[in-house]
This record gives sequence, C-alpha cells and structure tokens, in this order.
Amino acid sequence: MTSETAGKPIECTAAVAYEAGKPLTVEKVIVDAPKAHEVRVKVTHTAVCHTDAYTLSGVDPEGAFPSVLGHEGAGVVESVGEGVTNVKEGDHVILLYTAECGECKFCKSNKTNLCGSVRATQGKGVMPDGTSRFHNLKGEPLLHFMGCSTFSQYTVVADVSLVTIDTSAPLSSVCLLGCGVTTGYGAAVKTADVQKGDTVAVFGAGTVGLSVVQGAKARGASQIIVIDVNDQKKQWSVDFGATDFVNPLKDLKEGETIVSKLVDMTDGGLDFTFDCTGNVKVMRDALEACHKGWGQSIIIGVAASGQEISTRPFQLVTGRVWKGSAFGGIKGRSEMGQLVSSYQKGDLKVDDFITHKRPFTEINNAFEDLHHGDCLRTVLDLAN
Ligand SMILES: NC(=O)C1=CN([C@@H]2O[C@H](COP(=O)(O)OP(=O)(O)OC[C@H]3O[C@@H](n4cnc5c(N)ncnc54)[C@H](OP(=O)(O)O)[C@@H]3O)[C@@H](O)[C@H]2O)C=CC1
Ligand SMILES: N[C@@H](CCC(=O)N[C@@H](CSC=O)C(=O)NCC(=O)O)C(=O)O
Ligand SMILES: [Zn+2]
Ligand SMILES: [Zn+2]
Repeated sequence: MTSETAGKPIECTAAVAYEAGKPLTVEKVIVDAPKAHEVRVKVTHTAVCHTDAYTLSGVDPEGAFPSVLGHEGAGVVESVGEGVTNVKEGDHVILLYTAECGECKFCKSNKTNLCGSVRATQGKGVMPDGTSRFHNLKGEPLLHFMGCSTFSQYTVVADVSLVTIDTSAPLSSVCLLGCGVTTGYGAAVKTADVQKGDTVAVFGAGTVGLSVVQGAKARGASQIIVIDVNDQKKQWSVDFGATDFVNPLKDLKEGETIVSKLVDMTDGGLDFTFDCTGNVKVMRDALEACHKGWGQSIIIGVAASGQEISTRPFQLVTGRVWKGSAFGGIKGRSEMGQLVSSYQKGDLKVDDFITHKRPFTEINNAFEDLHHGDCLRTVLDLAN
C-alpha cells in the first residue's frame, strides 16, 4: 500500500532555528518527497538533547542556520524513495545521527561505529545529493541537522540513517534511544567495556551520565561515583546505580581537589571515568582521576568551538588513556534492536529519564526545561 502523500510535498509544522541564540519559530514548512535512497518519516515523538541547545547557542562549529534541529526522535515511515530496501511505509523507526551503511571502511571495521557514507553532507546540513528537502512558506530552503531534523512533523533522512524497530515498542519512550540513553549506556558497556568489580566515576548526571551509570551497574562495577554540581541529581544518581555522589562545589575539604578526593576514595584512582559535561576542565579532572597504569577516561561531552583539552603528557606516559565515544559506540542499524528489546524486557531503563512531556508547540519551553535541575528529558508529542 502506498500513502496518499507519497511522491508529493507535505505541508506540516516544524520548529525552525533561524538564528543562533534565538528561540525556535514554530511554523508551517514544506517537506519534499524523498529522492533515491531517502525516506520520509512522520516524526511522532522527539526529545531535546543538550546537543540541540549547544548548536542553537551558536558555539557548534558545524552549526548553520536557518535549520530544523532535533536528533533524538522516532516515528513512522510515510514513504520511501527509489532504491530503498531496508524500510517500508508503516515501519516504526528510530532516527540515527550516526548512520550505518554496512559497506564503508568504518562500517566494515569492528573498531568503530562511525560511518563515512553520509557524514560529510550531514555536517553541512544537506542530504547526500547536496540539497535540502525542507523549505519555509516563503520558499527559502531550511538546512537539515545531524541527518535527522526531528523538530518537524515530517522529515527526510538517508536510508542509512534510520532503523526499523518492533511496533510494540512505544515511540514516545524509545525516541530516547535515538541519543541520550544509547550514548551513555553504550559508552559504559561498549566503548569502555566495564567489567565486574571495576571502579567508575561519571562527571555530569544528565541523561547521558545517568545512562553511563546504568551501564556500569549492569556490568557489575564495584563503585560508581557520580560528580555533579547540582544536589538535585543525587537521588537520580542513586536510583540509577551510583554508590557515591560528590558535589565539587560543596563536598571538598580545604586543600582537597575533586581529583585528590576521587583518588582517595578509590585507593589510587578509577578504572574508568566518563565526562558527560562538555566542560574541558572537567575532562582534565576526569583523566587525572584515573588509576596510574591502566585507568581510562572516556570523553562523551561536546565542547564549544575553540575549546581544547590539555593535561601533562606524564599523565599518559604513566598509563592513563584518553578515549572518546560517539553514540556510545553503538552501530545503530545492527544493534538498536537489542536495546529496544532490553527496554521491553525491563532490563534497560528509558522511561525513568522522561521527567517532562509537552505538546510540540511548547518546544521552546523544552529548551528551558533543560536548564532546570528537575529535568532529564522533555519528550515532545508532534501530533499536538
Ligand atoms: N558523544 C556523544 O555521542 C554525545 C554527546 N552528548 C553530550 O554529552 C553531554 C551531556 O549531555 P546531556 O546528558 O544531554 O546533558 P545535561 O545538560 O542534561 O547533563 C549535563 C550534567 O552535567 C552537569 N555539570 C555541568 N557542569 C559540571 C561540572 N563542572 N561538574 C560536574 N557536573 C557538571 C550539569 O549540571 P547543570 O545542569 O546544573 O549545569 C548536568 O547535570 C553534553 O555535552 C552533550 O552535548 C550528548 C549525546 C551524545
Ligand atoms: N558538530 C559538532 C559535533 C559534536 C559531536 O561530537 N557530536 C557527537 C554527537 S552529540 C549528540 O548529541 C558525535 O557523535 N560526534 C561524532 C560525529 O561524527 O559527529 C562539533 O563539531 O562540535
Ligand atoms: Zn544528543
Ligand atoms: Zn558506513
């Protein structure tokens, strides 16, 4: 069966980022039909990730405007372009900002989840053919974002940038697997490959950090220390599996630093630390709190243009390792099914991250929610 709208442009509501640092404009836009190897998706739910706010703020070197932001979303396939074989109309899907083509050098390697197939054009805000499928009612083209653009009731993505999931999984929840939960959980169980008995410190108790905690707990870590500047994050940290919580603004004695405190708490340093803040000073602390000889620090947080990390080379000479993790090292099309299934079996917490729900028209409030200590994720319902 083919949808009535297949092959035609669709007018729908989107939240357009016209300028850095300004609220989004909720307005009607036109979404063109998918071209070859593209898929048009009716986005049912999206959450706002810290990275959307980062790009909107103007500090993302790849940030470009006007654009349709959003990358943590799920929906239903409305129509497919020529040559698409991996999804069909009606499929329930999660959008993937880390594509998986299965054929490139990266995809063929078991060392990375980064796929080279669409990343270059994705970073420029266009589809692989170099053009956009979005324009406003004045006819001006609007850029895509992270290969997803979930802040629109309909979006067009490359066929390598989405994965079909079981229709029994609620899209209003599993949209969070499009970024935050998968990123943190995967960073612990895949990038770091935390083992039973390991000690772990997680800097930043947002959705990403708490998902690292969840992954470390699943692996049987013996000590999971969360470091966050907001005491409101303590209860959540404990609920997700933390054994200790440290607020560096309040819990350090005179002469103590967060590094010396963590080293003291763990008999010489952590086996694994994770930066989930995007703050380059925190990244240094996270590295230096690692155990001499083998401790690994995983950078997940995204830092502004011009920011750089530094440490004494001696920290690395003496065996500490600095690593990074994108989308938790998860290959989206091959591995998302297992995460959805873990969620459905009750083994992976997803709903616990949804602290707020709003209609799509309140998207600017969802960006404000992010700055409040009582918010992990706001899920937006695009039907409302
Ligand atoms: N590599 C990847 O694949 C991905 C990276 N990211 C990045 O990961 C980071 C976390 O994302 P998300 O969980 O959504 O963000 P959140 O903003 O929800 O969480 C970050 C947490 O860190 C806290 N924090 C800020 N400064 C410090 C500090 N100096 N020490 C300790 N804690 C601090 C924040 O507190 P407060 O709110 O009070 O400032 C907040 O609780 C972001 O940089 C995001 O862009 C996200 C997804 C994927
Ligand atoms: N455009 C940004 C890129 C920031 C970044 O590192 N993004 C993460 C995902 S953040 C999701 O919420 C990522 O996966 N990076 C790998 C990639 O290929 O983009 C900048 O230049 O800072
Ligand atoms: Zn994200
Ligand atoms: Zn690939």
